[in-house]
Amino acid sequence: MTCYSAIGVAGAGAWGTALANAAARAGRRVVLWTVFPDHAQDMIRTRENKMFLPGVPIAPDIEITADLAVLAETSAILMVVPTGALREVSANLAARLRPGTPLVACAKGIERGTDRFVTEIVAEAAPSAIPAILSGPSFATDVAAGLPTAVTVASVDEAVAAGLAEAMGSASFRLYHSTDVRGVEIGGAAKNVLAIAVGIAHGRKFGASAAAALTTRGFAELRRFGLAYGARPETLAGLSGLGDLILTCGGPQSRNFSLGFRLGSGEPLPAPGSGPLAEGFFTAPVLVGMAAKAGIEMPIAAAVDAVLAGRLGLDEAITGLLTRPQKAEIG
Ligand SMILES: NC(=O)C1=CN([C@@H]2O[C@H](COP(=O)(O)OP(=O)(O)OC[C@H]3O[C@@H](n4cnc5c(N)ncnc54)[C@H](OP(=O)(O)O)[C@@H]3O)[C@@H](O)[C@H]2O)C=CC1
Ligand SMILES: O=C(CO)COP(=O)(O)O
Repeated sequence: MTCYSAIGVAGAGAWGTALANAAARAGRRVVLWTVFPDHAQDMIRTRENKMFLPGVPIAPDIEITADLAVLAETSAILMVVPTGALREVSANLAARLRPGTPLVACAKGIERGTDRFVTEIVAEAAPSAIPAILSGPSFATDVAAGLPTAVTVASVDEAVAAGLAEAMGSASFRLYHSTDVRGVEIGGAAKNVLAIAVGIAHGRKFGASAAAALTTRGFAELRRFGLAYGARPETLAGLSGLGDLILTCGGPQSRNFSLGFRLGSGEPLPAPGSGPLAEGFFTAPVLVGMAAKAGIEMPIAAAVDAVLAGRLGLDEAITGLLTRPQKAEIG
């Protein structure tokens, strides 16, 4: 018997809709919330999220609403809006929440301007809630289709993390639980930036060897950043770190990889916020800024940031990476 019998999902994008279906498959009562009443009405009418997850039926029992009060009545809420909207949505929800309701950040980023990790945003915006994080290698389309997937859910309170894993888990959606909140959220945020680099390499037709080298050295950067900000090494080598890095660097199903691929193929930089959401675009400058503050080197992430900001051309960035002084392979 789960302690979280009703799961709320804030944000009816691709990932929110997939997670709502996963929770329904696990046998939970589910409320799926979008801020736009028209979007809610369309999903109620068609039982499909044509805008973000076309072709996937929304499970029949999922209640779709644009009313925050209905969402707030659930026993645990997955926060599935982009990092840039997480503070606003958490704050709007805060006054309506029962104290002690877990708010599970599912976004993969770091807040620009504040350097806050996603559970820190939730904790500041909704102080009466219990912040938690769900992250790992999981494309929305895979989870929505019921393909086997494993992710990590973390909270400082192990019983909360284990309870959430029990409530959301099913034969096709396996959740490991953890108390290393920081490690889980850093993996998800950093891997998006590194996947842009690997996408660029593929777009440039650099071949599979270059992609493997970039992914591996990218993991060294993710690990360095994580350790500097308090993550546990085993978490960084787990599903939400190495696991999600491998997935996201693996091909065009990833929006971050695809953004890099288009750049590497010679397409111009997209306008910020246009096209499919690629969180790495927004995370790159804050990740690199925080690395500098902690005194750690992240040359691949820094090159991605410089290219996205238009400070470096692709060829200059690539030459800069390839001509770095030789060094011992230590972390
Ligand atoms: N897609 C994936 O495979 C995965 C995504 N993630 C992460 O999940 C997060 C969300 O991604 P995803 O669902 O794919 O993104 P989408 O672009 O598909 O959807 C974003 C959703 O957020 C909502 N939203 C945006 N801004 C606001 C706002 N200010 N207030 C309220 N709602 C808002 C949108 O609302 P509306 O519907 O009303 O337009 C939309 O439902 C990202 O951090 C991503 O990295 C994590 C794992 C997998
Ligand atoms: O986080 C994801 C897979 O775990 C989704 O990656 P993209 O946002 O790059 O599509």
